[in-house]
Amino acid sequence: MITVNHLSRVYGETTVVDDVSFSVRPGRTTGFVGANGAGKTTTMRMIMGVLAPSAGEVLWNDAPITAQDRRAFGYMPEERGLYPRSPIGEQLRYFARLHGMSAARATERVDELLEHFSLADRADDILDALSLGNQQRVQIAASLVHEPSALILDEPFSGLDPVAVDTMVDLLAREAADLPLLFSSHQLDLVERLCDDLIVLSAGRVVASGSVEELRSRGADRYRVEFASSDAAWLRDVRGLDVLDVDGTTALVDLEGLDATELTRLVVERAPVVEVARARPPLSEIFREVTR
Ligand SMILES: Nc1ncnc2c1ncn2[C@@H]1O[C@H](COP(=O)(O)OP(=O)(O)OP(=O)(O)O)[C@@H](O)[C@H]1O
Repeated sequence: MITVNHLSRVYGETTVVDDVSFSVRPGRTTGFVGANGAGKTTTMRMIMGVLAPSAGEVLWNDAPITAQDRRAFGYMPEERGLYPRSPIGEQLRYFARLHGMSAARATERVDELLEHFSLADRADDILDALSLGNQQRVQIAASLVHEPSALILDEPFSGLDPVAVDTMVDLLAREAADLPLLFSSHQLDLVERLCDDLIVLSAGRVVASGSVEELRSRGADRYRVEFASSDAAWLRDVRGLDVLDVDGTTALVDLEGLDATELTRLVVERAPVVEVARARPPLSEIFREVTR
């Protein structure tokens, strides 16, 4: 488990990471979201030891993290790290060897990864000859080549089309299912789909964190009511409800006094009902609320 404890980073007069604490647990895909400049990259760099914190510490399995611990991590930095004009198979073998793998094991591991990433026939191509999506796959492969103990990926999905994203997600699920995995992203729909846990950063501070489910259920007590045929607008006159939206036979309501059982009884008595269902707000809405 990676634990970040009261981490801060100051540049001159500006605190760009401000007393940030969170954990990334094994087997939990943890999304790190926040607007441009929120401090995600700076935090990830401090986790990786590329940048020294102004205050706070990083722990690995509850002990202060060492250089050796960090070497075992897989890291995909924002600036990426591969050589554009060198063949990808050779580069990946080189990284594996740098991590202390034997030549035979490095070859075996690289062949295996290229196969999984559908790049086996491109091993001798230079990075620049590949499409952006394939280059990104090679970057991820590089972070996985030494069978890492944890993964820190800075915007691994940026610039990818939805199909490429899906492939990448499958690959990570296969290769990194048991690892602590922290990845930053601006794509909230993707984060919602992919993550178990979430950390929301705003202006250098953690403004929300927890499991995606917890964060979504933290929203207001909201329900969707759908009638078989009658117009749902009459709900506006019911006390104890705040009607947020009406679309023909469907209404979205916040409970303000009534409980869910009372709501159900009340609507069923009045008109044929198709459904009364809890409506969890999408992550994008929660994000807007906590970062505003
Ligand atoms: N070397 C530096 N000197 C001064 N300020 C810096 C330095 N590096 C980063 N910053 C500032 O720190 C803040 C946080 O930047 P950071 O790159 O960590 O944000 P981010 O959340 O990763 O943003 P993005 O999503 O745009 O990558 C920004 O305001 C940035 O300008």
